[in-house]
Amino acid sequence: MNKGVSFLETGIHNTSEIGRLKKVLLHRPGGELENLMPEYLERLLFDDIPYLKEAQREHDAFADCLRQQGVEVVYLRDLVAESITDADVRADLIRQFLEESGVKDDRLRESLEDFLSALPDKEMVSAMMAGVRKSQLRANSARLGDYLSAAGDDYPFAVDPLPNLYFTRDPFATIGTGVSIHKMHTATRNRETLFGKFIFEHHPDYRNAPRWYDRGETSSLEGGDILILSPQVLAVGISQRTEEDSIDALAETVLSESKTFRKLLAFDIPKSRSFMHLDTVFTMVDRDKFTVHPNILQQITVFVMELDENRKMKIRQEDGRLEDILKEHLELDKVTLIPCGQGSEIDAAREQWSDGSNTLAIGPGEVVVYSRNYVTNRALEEAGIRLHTIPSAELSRGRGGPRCMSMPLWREDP
Ligand SMILES: NC(=O)NCCC[C@H](N)C(=O)O
Repeated sequence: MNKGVSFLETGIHNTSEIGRLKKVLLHRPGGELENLMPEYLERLLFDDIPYLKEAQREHDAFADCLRQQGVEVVYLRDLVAESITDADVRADLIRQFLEESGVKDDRLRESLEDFLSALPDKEMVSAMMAGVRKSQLRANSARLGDYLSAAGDDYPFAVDPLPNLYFTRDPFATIGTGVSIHKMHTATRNRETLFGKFIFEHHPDYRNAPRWYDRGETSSLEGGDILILSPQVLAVGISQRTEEDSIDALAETVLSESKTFRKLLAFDIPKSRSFMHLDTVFTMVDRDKFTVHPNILQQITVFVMELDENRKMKIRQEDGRLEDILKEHLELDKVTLIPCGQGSEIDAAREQWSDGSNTLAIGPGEVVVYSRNYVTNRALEEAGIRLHTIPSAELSRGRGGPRCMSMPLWREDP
């Protein structure tokens, strides 16, 4: 494949987990983290409230670390703002955002429209991401304030925050030269994918990207479950967040329409919060090395999906050890699994909870990891992996690591 041409055509080139990373999408956490309240944490998929200033400092360290390694960093807010190519697109974004935010009352909707419309593009996108407190609208209009007080509803938000946005891995995923835009497992994260829809419909650099999956589908698919093992082989987790039907649909399109992918390995993993996505228990760190949470090794079942000569999907279950299955399908001589927690049951559980198995490869054998997972990090180093360590006290409270916090837009071929 001609890399230069494909990049110019769709803005996306991502054919592996480990090819040299050239361009990546991040979201710097913002006001949405200051709209977390203890009573709504569970619904908003958080276990604690990060200290925003420190979380931003850590996130800036992550972005700087990537830049120092030659990676171009772009931010979600900027891409969404750059997708607002005219007044109609802007009006459409506001309308769909409020509709999907469940704003039904006409007066409230009009007031929110006025509030958002008065802001410049980037500030408007930030306000959508942060959520809107009713107190902000009251400050804008005394009459609306009277109306909100009379309505007798003491829920403090006119629009809920989107605190999980800094996990850019999940709402959409680049695969080859195309993108899958997701239907998320929870309502809390589903509005995030609206930003993806606008980027891939309107952004001058990305609007030509082929679409492998769409947010209008009926079953859920999340990016943390999608791993690109090689230009030919995709792995997708059947998890708490991703349903089998979505994998069937994704396999149909990617295997029949993409230029390189020939096989999809579906990894059935336990359905639980701590193992919410495949990449919370398993990531690729080199051509032939993976880090894995040891507790799930006995509980993974792998299914191989391929199109036969009549373009009909064939699915078969694989038996045997994970390393042997990977060795066969990636056509390698040997595969090494590096256990999270270096063999200790306690260290493995603690570090996996803070995303010890969630590494972001920036090149073969070179990964970004959280500093707090020092036992797993030692195991990676002993296996010959080069580490770039980033601070992690606050970011890890959202239950995602360096891979969850990044969406590659362009990688060199592995
Ligand atoms: N790929 C990932 O595992 N992303 C982490 C997402 C964490 C977020 N709080 C969530 O529950 O969706």
